[in-house]
Amino acid sequence: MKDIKHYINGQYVGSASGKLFDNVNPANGKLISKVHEAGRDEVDAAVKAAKAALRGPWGRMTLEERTSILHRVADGINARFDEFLEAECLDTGKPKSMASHIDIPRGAANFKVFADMIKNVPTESFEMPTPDGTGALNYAVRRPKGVIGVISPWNLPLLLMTWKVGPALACGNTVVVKPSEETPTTTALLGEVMKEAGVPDGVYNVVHGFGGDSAGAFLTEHPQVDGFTFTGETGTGEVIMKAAAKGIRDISLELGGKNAGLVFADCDMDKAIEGTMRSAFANCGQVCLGTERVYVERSIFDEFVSRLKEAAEGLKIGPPDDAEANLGPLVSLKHREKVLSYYQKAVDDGATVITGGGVPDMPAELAGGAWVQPTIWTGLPEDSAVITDEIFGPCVHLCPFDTEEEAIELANSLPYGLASAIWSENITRAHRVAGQVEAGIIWVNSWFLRDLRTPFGGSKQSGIGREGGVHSLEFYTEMKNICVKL
Ligand SMILES: NC(=O)c1ccc[n+]([C@@H]2O[C@H](COP(=O)([O-])OP(=O)(O)OC[C@H]3O[C@@H](n4cnc5c(N)ncnc54)[C@H](O)[C@@H]3O)[C@@H](O)[C@H]2O)c1
Ligand SMILES: O=C/C=C/C=C(\O)C(=O)O
Repeated sequence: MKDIKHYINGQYVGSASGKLFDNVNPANGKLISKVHEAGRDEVDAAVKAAKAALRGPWGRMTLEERTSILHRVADGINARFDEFLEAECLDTGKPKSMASHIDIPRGAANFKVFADMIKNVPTESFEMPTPDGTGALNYAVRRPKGVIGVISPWNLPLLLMTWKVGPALACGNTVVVKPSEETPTTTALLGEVMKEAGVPDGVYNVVHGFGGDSAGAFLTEHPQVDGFTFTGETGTGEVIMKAAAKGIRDISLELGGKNAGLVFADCDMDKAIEGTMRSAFANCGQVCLGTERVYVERSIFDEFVSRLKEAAEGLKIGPPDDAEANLGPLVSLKHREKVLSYYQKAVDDGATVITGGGVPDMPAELAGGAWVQPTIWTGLPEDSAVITDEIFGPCVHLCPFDTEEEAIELANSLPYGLASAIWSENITRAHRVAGQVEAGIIWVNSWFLRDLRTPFGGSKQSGIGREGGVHSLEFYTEMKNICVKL
């Protein structure tokens, strides 16, 4: 079992302190690998390497050269698809059926899409009159921001890390990545692919460790980092925002949510059930865009509850290698404790447990895994913590509503504003409701359909900024206007 080291200036290096932490397989609780924990020295070395690389070959490359290399990175991920798939599923426990269709393909796509976008998105120019009559020409150019600190979560490790690294590199920046301590492997493996693709040393750097008083905090405190892009919990986002304020560094924050699903009586019930199943249980409910609270028009409420119960009880719980499995474990026993505490809170607050609510019986070889039952509740008051807090597990509360106004008010009742899913075949109504739901990302009669050109991000306490399409270019570049007197 190979230790996982930092990737700094094109080399895998261990921590000077020799400190290591465990990387555990959440499907069975067994040790996968030991991981080096970065101290301030390793973070400083990574930032210095990234800063130096801006002035090296990377900073002198033409756009064509840089984007060709990023296409080679994408091709490199695809060439080693099975290695990335194995690593991601070992770290997360997620079914290979999901990671092979979502996580790994998006890891490659996130490089290709932004390599192409940076070549094709224009900037603006303006001719202006001047008193002497000769006029002037204004034109804008994009320049890299510099060294970008990338801090990523454990739920979609490769996808969410490359969602930031892809556009950051496409725009000519260099990066220092601090992946989640729960899921270090694919971020580490990407260093080999970067090297093979010809990414110059120091452009892509990885330091491993935890958050507060560890690698994450050392990175956000480092004065030579020019901007931060963070995906994670809202509380962590607040801490990172404070750290970035010292030295006035820009931030992009993609944070937590407690997204509402709205199911109207005029929906296509088959679509609504299929979509709600995915938005509640995909990735074991560990998707920030998922719906942990679903409001259903009263006239179809009982039918919806009964059909969702039947579908949830049809989920196949199992480890990544089980081709039939469509529900894996949670990412860790620690996270399972959090989810099970909400399962208990639901009972304490008077919920009706429609299905689940506990831990499934698993074969002996999996008994050490972070398994939980997919769970559906009804009957909770809207002020229950089960309704107001992000749980980030395979659970959903169903509540009836009577009017469109009531549904919108319920959806907007929390300080979060990340995503929502609206189910109605009346497209006029769907447009009307979508325009009033306070969320950054809204799906109508669908869920998690992703066009990478679109603005992606949360409002209210679910984030700051938008990434995706030109919005990523806005964040990862400094726009410069040049005015030439003619
Ligand atoms: N909005 C989105 O697009 C999006 C996407 C995925 C996940 N999320 C959110 O992420 C959360 C789950 O991921 P998580 O548990 O890894 O989140 P988390 O906030 O606990 O950790 C995220 C990352 O931040 C690091 N970190 C923690 N404290 C830090 C600190 N003080 N300074 C610097 N870095 C620190 C962690 O080590 C990890 O790498 C959920 O709330 C989910 O909603 C949001
Ligand atoms: O868990 C959150 C998922 C985020 C997904 C994306 O950022 C994406 O699809 O680009």
